[in-house]
Amino acid sequence: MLGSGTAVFCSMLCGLAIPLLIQRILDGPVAHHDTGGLALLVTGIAVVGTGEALLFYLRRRLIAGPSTSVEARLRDDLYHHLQSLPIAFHDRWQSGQLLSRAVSDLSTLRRFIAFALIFLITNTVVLVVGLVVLFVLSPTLGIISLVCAAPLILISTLYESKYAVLARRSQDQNGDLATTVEESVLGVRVLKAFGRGRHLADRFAREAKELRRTELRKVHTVGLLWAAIIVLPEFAIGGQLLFGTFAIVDGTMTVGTLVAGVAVATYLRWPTDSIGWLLAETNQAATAAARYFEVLDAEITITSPAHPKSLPAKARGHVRFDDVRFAYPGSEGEEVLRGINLDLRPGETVALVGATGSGKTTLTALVGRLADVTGGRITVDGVDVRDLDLADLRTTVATAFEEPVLFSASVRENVALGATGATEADVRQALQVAAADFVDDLPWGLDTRIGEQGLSLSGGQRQRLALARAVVGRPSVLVLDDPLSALDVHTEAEVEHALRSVLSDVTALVVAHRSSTVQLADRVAMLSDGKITAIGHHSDLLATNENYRAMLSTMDEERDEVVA
Ligand SMILES: Nc1ncnc2c1ncn2[C@@H]1O[C@H](COP(=O)(O)OP(=O)(O)OP(=O)(O)O)[C@@H](O)[C@H]1O
Repeated sequence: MLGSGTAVFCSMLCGLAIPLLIQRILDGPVAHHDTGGLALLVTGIAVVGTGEALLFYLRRRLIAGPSTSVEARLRDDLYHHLQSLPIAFHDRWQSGQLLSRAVSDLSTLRRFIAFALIFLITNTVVLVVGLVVLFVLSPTLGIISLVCAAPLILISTLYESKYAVLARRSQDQNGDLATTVEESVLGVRVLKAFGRGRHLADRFAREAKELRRTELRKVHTVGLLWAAIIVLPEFAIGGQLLFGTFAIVDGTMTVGTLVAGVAVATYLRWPTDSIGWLLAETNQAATAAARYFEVLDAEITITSPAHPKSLPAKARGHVRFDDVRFAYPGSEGEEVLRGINLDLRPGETVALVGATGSGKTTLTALVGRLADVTGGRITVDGVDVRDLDLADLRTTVATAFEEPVLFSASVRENVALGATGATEADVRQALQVAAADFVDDLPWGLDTRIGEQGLSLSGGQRQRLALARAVVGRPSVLVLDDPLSALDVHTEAEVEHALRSVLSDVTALVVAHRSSTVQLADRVAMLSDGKITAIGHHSDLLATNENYRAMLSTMDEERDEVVA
């Protein structure tokens, strides 16, 4: 950046030297009708002009590397930070806002570093040097230019406060627009099914119109500033010509000095005029940086402890919930879980049942520290999960979510995502355990691209791949949030079969919405009012607990309705 700034500064000095050479020609060969030194002076102009062009090229070459690498590193930091931020952060933030920060705000910053920052510094320096040259040529010419440049400060200050508000608004509106596009693409099936495409299209058009209005106001503001700035150098040139002509008539100034003074003032037009553009770019970059740091300064609340404890050498997967409490941030302390006590013995499968919204998903998120308990503690083999290194914890505890998310990648990559360093053999074994033998029938087997840009898979196939991903790292504890959700009766049997083999040698907590899932478990825990209100074998609970019977029959009714 220093090299690039120096190159641009030297190239501008070359530009400023040309008027001085012109002065020499006018006051020398022209005034004395002697062409003797003309060749040398003209060669000087050609050399200085070529130097100016080469240095300008050098500026671009030198700045391209640093500006793009700064952009890449900022983007990298943002991505890693986003990955480390807790789920609570992502619940609060629209993905379009994050997308616009990662893409357009960082491009704005790169443009600022590559162009605006360098020119902001060099143009200011050149303005000062130019004024000094003018003062040296003639103090009066210098004073005229200085007086004409002074209003710049006032105009720029007035403009800055107005433009900053517009720049922020426009960048935020860009983020909203990205969110709408993303939601309508992800939800295209729902929109089509309900014939609500028009509704979102109207919202998109409204937001696009608002953005356009802000952009027009930005252009209007910059236009006014630019007009005010452009007129100032013209006044300076007019004033110099007026004063200079009288001075030449009086014999106190040479023609060469006046021409050189006007040429310098003309050269200073770009550094002066560009201030409008530079201020606009600077404001946008400041807004982009503020938006970027809003995300980067968001605190990573779930981290590994400074001195993590390690699990016993032979991890058994004994999970205990001791008086576990949890309240979502922003819920003003209203607890979803109000003192959960649950003991999952090594190798045992416990099904968790409860009414909709009773907190089953919330409870499952706490084991792998996707969120931290707000009271009590969860231990794995006697160690509080908060005392374990996060990577260790997440190798020990694997989670499969209700919605089996697949990424735009091959089957192999999607499954291997479940464990660092998973080999081909691990992936194949995990697929076998999850009864995902359909993979062999895919056009390119394990290499078939799935996810958004690839082959569409059925609900049952997706669920089995999510299971394979959860078991590929051979965890000792498996947390499954409703692994049979969204399955039709035929695939349910297949996934159930897969689950039986998956669950045979791990400790598992399985959220169940169907009685068929409950029957996979050794014991069932019932969650209501934020507490475990009953726990026991399915058949015992069925025989002794009326609430449990009522809940199971509701679950099966709901399921029958879905099947019907
Ligand atoms: N990110 C969140 N922020 C604030 N409240 C939340 C959040 N997620 C869930 N809740 C609330 O916490 C409660 C428990 O939700 P949770 O998803 O754990 O229930 P659930 O038992 O899994 O429901 P379901 O059976 O419908 O899946 C609900 O009242 C829900 O509105």
